[in-house]
Amino acid sequence: MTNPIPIIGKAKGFKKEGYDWLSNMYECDVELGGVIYPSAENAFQSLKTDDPQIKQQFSQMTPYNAKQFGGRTGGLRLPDDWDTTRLDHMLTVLRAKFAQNPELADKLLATGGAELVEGNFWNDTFWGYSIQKGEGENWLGCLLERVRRELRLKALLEPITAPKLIKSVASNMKLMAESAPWE
Ligand SMILES: Nc1nc(O)c(N)c(N[C@@H]2O[C@H](COP(=O)(O)O)[C@@H](O)[C@H]2O)n1
Repeated sequence: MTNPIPIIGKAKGFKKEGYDWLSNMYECDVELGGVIYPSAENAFQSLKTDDPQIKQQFSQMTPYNAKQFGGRTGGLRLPDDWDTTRLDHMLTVLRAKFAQNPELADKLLATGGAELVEGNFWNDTFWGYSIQKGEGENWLGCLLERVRRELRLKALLEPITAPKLIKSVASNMKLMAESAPWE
């Protein structure tokens, strides 16, 4: 019997498996505290500072440059409580990304109950799953799944319209076909 729960990203990473939009490096506007960032990565890295000028700088960089500038070698002093607050910050950023980009929210919902794993080749065992090491806490994947649950709940509580109903039945049928245990 095949695994009834599909896994996205664990084998080759989000990008190579056709889910680049799940990566924080994916380019889409994310507004946070009145500043528009070109990706979730820029928004996340900007939370490492309270300085409005540096936040502006973060909004003008590429996602990879933002990651570097906010990283240990970028020269930015991390907030003292960063290690205990970074998961909450990431959740804030992911909520903003999917709330502000409805087409991405639809795609996230269409992943149904799939496990989302940020498989990576850069040995990140905190945010993702290191493919080389064969281990990882995968916090990014866990938070993406959490945002998906929140979106699903929100959709359940909204008044239903015929096009929405058709879309949700179609995406459930797609998921069932992908995970068919009788194959
Ligand atoms: N797509 C991608 N490419 C890389 O080279 C990466 N290192 C990451 N990881 C992302 O980095 C963010 C967290 O970085 P810090 O904890 O601030 O160092 C997070 O968005 C990871 O997904 N991604």
